[in-house]
Amino acid sequence: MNDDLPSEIERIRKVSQDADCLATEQEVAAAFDTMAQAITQRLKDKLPVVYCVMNGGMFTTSELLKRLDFPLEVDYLHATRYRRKTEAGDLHWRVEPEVAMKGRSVLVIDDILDEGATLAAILDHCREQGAKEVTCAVLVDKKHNRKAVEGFSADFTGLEVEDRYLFGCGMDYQGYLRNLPAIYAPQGL
Ligand SMILES: O=P(O)(O)OC[C@H]1O[C@H](OP(=O)(O)OP(=O)(O)O)[C@H](O)[C@@H]1O
Ligand code: HPA
Repeated sequence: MNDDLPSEIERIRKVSQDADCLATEQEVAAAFDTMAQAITQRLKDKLPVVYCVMNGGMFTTSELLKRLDFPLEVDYLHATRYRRKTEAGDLHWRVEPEVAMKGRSVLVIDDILDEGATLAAILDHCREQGAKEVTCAVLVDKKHNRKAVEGFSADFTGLEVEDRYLFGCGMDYQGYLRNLPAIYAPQGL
């Protein structure tokens, strides 16, 4: 963190102001509506446990939960490959889920499927723990051919977005800007 707070705030504001908007707040809201309908259709009679993947997944989890009108349990887990950086490293488990998933129908929610290694590892973990059915939802699937598992996609995807570094709707730029209600890409990335 820069010791000069005003200049750090200005730097982050400028990244946000200069960025390209790739999906507006209205487009994002419509995507959440559609995802929630599909999730309801599939899980409404299964008493699922919903796991939010922290930190990025909290925005999408919250937006989806508001739209899911059936009984479910909520928990969270924290596995990260990026740790505030814009390039990935090894998967690091910070917090494992507390609500047991053995025999349960599980829905894992995250903000983005980029290379997909994070989600693939989390889904494997859920299966290893004995979940009966494992599904996943992401707001964004990034369009490129670098997926960790070829052809890997989420069960519920909100938007397909071009191959640039993204922020907003839970996705961070150097730890910041997760709180923006639309999806952006910074200049030059
Ligand atoms: O598909 P991948 O290439 O594996 O990347 C996607 C993951 O990266 C981000 O998490 P990150 O590790 O940055 O942690 P964060 O949620 O705290 O931002 C994002 O929230 C996903 O969990
Ligand atoms: O494009 C991204 N933005 C923010 N976080 C991410 N984690 C993987 N890809 C991204």
